[in-house]
Amino acid sequence: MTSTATLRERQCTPQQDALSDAQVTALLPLLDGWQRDHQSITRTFSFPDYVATLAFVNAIAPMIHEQDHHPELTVTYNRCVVRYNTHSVNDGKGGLSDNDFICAARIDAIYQQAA
Ligand SMILES: C[C@H](O)[C@H](O)[C@H]1CNC2=NC(N)=NC(=O)C2=N1
Repeated sequence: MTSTATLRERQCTPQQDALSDAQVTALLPLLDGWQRDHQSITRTFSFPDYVATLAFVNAIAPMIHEQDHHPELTVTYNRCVVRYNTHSVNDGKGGLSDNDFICAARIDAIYQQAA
């Protein structure tokens, strides 16, 4: 069984196989504030204002680039909704993979460091 600390130290790798529902259910409690939404996981991060919201986006960008795993980001005045899924699994139809949980845990760590 993996831990939050292990998850955020792992590196994304090419994925073909989606996680099972049981695997997703087991991994989700290791993350802070993330929810499953069909074939994605999402978390809403809140900030005092727009500059702080954009600073968060800039803080997570190098990790996203380094891991080559890119979330959908919805940026509003004082919120950023981060949505992760993996395009390559389920024969290209998309779904959840280890990469989504690795990056979600890494984003949680960056957010905590900045707080
Ligand atoms: C070739 C490259 O690794 C892939 O296209 C990456 C890029 N970023 C990605 N981001 C996300 N969210 N899912 C992917 O499957 C994905 N694949």
